[in-house]
Amino acid sequence: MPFRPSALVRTKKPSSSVWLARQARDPYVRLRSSPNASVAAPSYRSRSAFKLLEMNEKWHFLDHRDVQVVLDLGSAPGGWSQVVAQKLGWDNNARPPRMSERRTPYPEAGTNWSSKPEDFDPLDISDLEASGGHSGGLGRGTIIAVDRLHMSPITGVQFIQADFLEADTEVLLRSLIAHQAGPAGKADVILCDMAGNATGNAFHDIEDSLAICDSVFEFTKRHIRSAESVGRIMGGALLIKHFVHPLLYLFRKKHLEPNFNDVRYIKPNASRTESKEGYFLCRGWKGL
Ligand SMILES: C[S@@+](CC[C@H](N)C(=O)[O-])C[C@H]1O[C@@H](n2cnc3c(N)ncnc32)[C@H](O)[C@@H]1O
Repeated sequence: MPFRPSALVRTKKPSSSVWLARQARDPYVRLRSSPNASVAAPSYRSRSAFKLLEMNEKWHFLDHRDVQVVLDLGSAPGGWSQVVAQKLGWDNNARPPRMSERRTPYPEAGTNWSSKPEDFDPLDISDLEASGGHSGGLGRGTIIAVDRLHMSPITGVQFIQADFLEADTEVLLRSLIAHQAGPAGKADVILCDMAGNATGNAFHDIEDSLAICDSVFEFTKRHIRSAESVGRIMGGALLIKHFVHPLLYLFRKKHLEPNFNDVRYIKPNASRTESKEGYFLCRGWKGL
């Protein structure tokens, strides 16, 4: 059969027209892609960034000066990491450090440390300090982001491309947190926006959400600062996305409420009404 280029030209399906129309109406999508984005109204890589901004505006879990170590689990494409970097004083609209100032760059997005340990020593922080890293200069604190997908670099954010559910990833995270926050190092805030690929099969999506929540909670037990050690009743915070379902409500009752001083369910305005997602904001880790 002769080659017909026209056969490659797809017509727009009705579903994509619906999607395009929804995007055009969506105020958060318009804000995100505004060509007038400036220092005052920066553009974000994801619509999700507005959810985090909105939740933090009300509950201020990122705003305290004692917040020094923040983990962003399921970070790509990077909207939440951008927000955290701004909150910790990393100005991503400012000129990024020149390569000559960054004797070794921040861990680059796309690097899988567990498979290429010779490329970067996560325990060597001399270059972060040299480039105005966590010890002052451009911003404060340590921000560590993890995703199994690639994420382009953000000033002030160390990115690990890895599957959070793999045991090796926790080993790597532990060494990064411990070294940069001191030997007894723990995270001040753990953010989790991870989601499996939605299948449309509610049973499967709930299972996925439960697996992620269980795993993040186990991790949190080992790596979060307690309210007592922070010296603030709401110190040590976990924000975790979940699929709204009675089983996740049981998860909250069983694991979150007994272990945090304050637990609340949030559905941000920026989260689409038809989406089944919600967030648990848990503040004040009691320490086990
Ligand atoms: C909703 S997106 C996060 C958006 C992000 N908060 C932002 O503002 O740009 C969910 C992310 O979770 C990641 N993810 C899901 N399961 C993961 C896993 N087991 N390990 C690492 N990342 C995972 C996905 O690759 C995806 O990038």
